[in-house]
Amino acid sequence: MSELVLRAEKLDAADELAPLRSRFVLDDVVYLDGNSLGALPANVPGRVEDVVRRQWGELRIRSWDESGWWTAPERIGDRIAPLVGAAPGQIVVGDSTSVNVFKALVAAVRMAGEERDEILVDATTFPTDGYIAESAARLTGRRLRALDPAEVPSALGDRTAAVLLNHVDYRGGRLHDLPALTAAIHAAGALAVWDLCHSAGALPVGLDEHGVDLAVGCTYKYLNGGPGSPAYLYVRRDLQGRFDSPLPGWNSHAEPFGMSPSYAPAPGALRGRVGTPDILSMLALEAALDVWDDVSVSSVRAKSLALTDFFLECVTAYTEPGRVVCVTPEPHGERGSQIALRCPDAGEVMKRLIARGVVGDFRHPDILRFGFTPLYVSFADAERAARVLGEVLG
Ligand SMILES: Cc1ncc(COP(=O)(O)O)c(C=O)c1O
Ligand SMILES: Nc1ccccc1C(=O)C[C@H](N)C(=O)O
Repeated sequence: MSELVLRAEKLDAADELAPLRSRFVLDDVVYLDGNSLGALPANVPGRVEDVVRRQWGELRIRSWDESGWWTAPERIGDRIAPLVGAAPGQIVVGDSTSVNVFKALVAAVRMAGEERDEILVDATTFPTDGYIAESAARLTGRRLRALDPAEVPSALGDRTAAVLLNHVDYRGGRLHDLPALTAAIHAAGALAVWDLCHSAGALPVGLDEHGVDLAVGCTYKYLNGGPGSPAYLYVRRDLQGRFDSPLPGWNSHAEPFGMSPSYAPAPGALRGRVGTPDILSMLALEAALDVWDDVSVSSVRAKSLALTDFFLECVTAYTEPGRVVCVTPEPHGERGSQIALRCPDAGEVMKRLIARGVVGDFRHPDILRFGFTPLYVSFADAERAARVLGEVLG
């Protein structure tokens, strides 16, 4: 047996998170795509069955109160809060990430004031954020400037209204310096809006600690909420009174059932709600979050770094030098929970990997992406993935 296989065995035996794998429905596929769609937590089907058959089927309309449907967005927001370093009362769950980017960015620009006429956006962003930022800029009459996050500090000025950044880059897996960039944005008098899609549930975020203004994220990746599970919006407590939603639906009204023709915003994070929540997806997410009850994000982060370090070591051992190039930064402080390898025939290579039971994904034009969800990925998985990659490339 190779030295790396033995090392993987030892690392798995010493891994205190290893038992968590049994909380998920998995097979013998090496699943390294939890940064796109997290695996199914084993308790979710039973909960969804109960929500459909009993809460909907039997209680029907009574469930809005009796099953806690109406308050689910803020209740589940409070379950996500500790995972992203937020005190309760600042997160609501609902809508897609794209919609929440829109709410957050327009609200940030409105808070920044008339004289600030520029929005900065991460040029390397997952495309939806860029598209929405462009529309938000047009609607609010601001100029949009797309730049690399590293260029943000020097681009900030007294015209900057808001900056929309990704905590971890979806393609290369670079972790951006949220504390330093937020501080720089604040020093310029602007607001920081962070997209946490690729960091929440994988590493500590520290929203409150670092004074982030607004944040959004999805729940179907490292939070394992399921396909299309609703996203969330964080509004820092002391900004909530000034949060002027561009989508002030009736669910964000101070008195939704007053059915008043005039709008009055609800207090607190509830202002981030829009319309009727998608209860089935939302309650599947709530069940999925049970997985985290006794798990700390710092232990998840420690395992994530150990897994990605070990995977890189195995890739180096099993592949011809230069056949793939790692584009994810080596320093731990700059790495999310995925490894991106560049190779010219990445699309074909990923197809062959999937056929051999190693599931990652391909990102245009030449990136092999491997996501490591520490709750259910083992060191043996990392070794096998690298070994099969070496064979497929061979
Ligand atoms: C950084 C980032 N933002 C946004 C999204 C998508 O947003 P939505 O939930 O609207 O599909 C993704 C991936 O789907 C993403 O990786
Ligand atoms: N929501 C999806 C639906 C279908 C297929 C992929 C996604 C993703 O989430 C892609 C992911 N955001 C990415 O970083 O590539």
